[in-house]
Amino acid sequence: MYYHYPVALRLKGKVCLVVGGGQVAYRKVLSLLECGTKVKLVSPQLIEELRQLVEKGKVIYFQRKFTEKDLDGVFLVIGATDDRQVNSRIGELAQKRNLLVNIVDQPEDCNFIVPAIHRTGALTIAITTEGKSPALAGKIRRELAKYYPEVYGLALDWLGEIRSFVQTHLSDQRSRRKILISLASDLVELLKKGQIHQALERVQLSLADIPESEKFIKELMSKNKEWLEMRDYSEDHQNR
Ligand SMILES: C[C@@]1(CC(=O)O)C2=NC(=C\c3[nH]c(c(CCC(=O)O)c3CC(=O)O)Cc3[nH]c(c(CC(=O)O)c3CCC(=O)O)/C=C3\N/C(=C\2)[C@@H](CCC(=O)O)[C@]3(C)CC(=O)O)/[C@H]1CCC(=O)O
Ligand SMILES: NC(=O)c1ccc[n+]([C@@H]2O[C@H](COP(=O)([O-])OP(=O)(O)OC[C@H]3O[C@@H](n4cnc5c(N)ncnc54)[C@H](O)[C@@H]3O)[C@@H](O)[C@H]2O)c1
Repeated sequence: MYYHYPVALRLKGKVCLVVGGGQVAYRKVLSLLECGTKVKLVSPQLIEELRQLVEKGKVIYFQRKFTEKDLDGVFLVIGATDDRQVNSRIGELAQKRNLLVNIVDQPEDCNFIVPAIHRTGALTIAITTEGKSPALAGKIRRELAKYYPEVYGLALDWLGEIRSFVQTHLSDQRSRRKILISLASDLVELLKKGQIHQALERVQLSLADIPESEKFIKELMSKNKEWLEMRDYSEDHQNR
């Protein structure tokens, strides 16, 4: 068996076509908008949720059936109609043009499948079962959501900033690596326990040898004012 090749696509500004106007198309449109795409939607009918997105100008809508010309200038295609033949035709035409194409529930017509996704802040965990059991992919997603709560998003915001800072101010690659690897683990553990002040002290300590770190910590504090002002956050969190 050959595996699917997992990637994380950068879709910002790309034109993506969604064909179909039901619940499934709506779910796909929302996930594409989250990635900053320009969504082109083709369907004779739309559910209310999609109609609202059109009214708000979030998607470009063509009220008609799919035609081959809809594929012009498109980077990625999702076929989500309730007509298997139409879906297969979209898959075939898109693959002829070497476009990325997913046809909902029809893996034979796709060149990529959509994994189950748990996302919090910058953390994205994608689960695929190679199409063997989407239901199990969904169950694993729900389980992982418990192990990777919101605080991972906050930890990643900090880690991202710390990483840019040390990349700019610390020329020795080995020291950078040491700091970043130990902080990745320690910060998450402290933040999970709600110990935000201790987490900040931990950052301070690990960057203490870098002269510019004082200013950096101040900036980090002002960006996280709301969290830091939640005096009871730690106790609240521990009592849960
Ligand atoms: C992950 C998720 C993402 C999403 O859709 O956004 C997704 N399916 C989800 C749910 C789900 N889909 C189905 C059920 C009913 C139970 C069951 O059949 O197991 C459930 C469970 C439910 O509804 O809770 C029915 C189904 N799905 C496919 C077929 C056709 C076939 O297998 O041949 C049939 C049978 C249709 C029929 O019987 O007629 C095919 C595909 N579905 C995939 C993705 C791709 C493989 C992903 C992987 O690697 O596993 C793939 C290959 C192509 C694609 O669609 O990309 C989303 C989880 C959302 C979440 O909970 O996070
Ligand atoms: N509803 C679900 O939760 C769910 C879950 C998994 C899979 N599915 C499957 O996904 C597909 C879509 O589901 P849905 O609930 O969104 O369906 P739906 O019936 O609500 O919507 C289908 C949409 O496709 C449009 N359409 C039909 N022919 C078209 C064409 N030639 N060109 C463009 N648009 C066309 C219709 O106007 C309609 O808006 C179905 O095959 C369904 O079996 C649905």
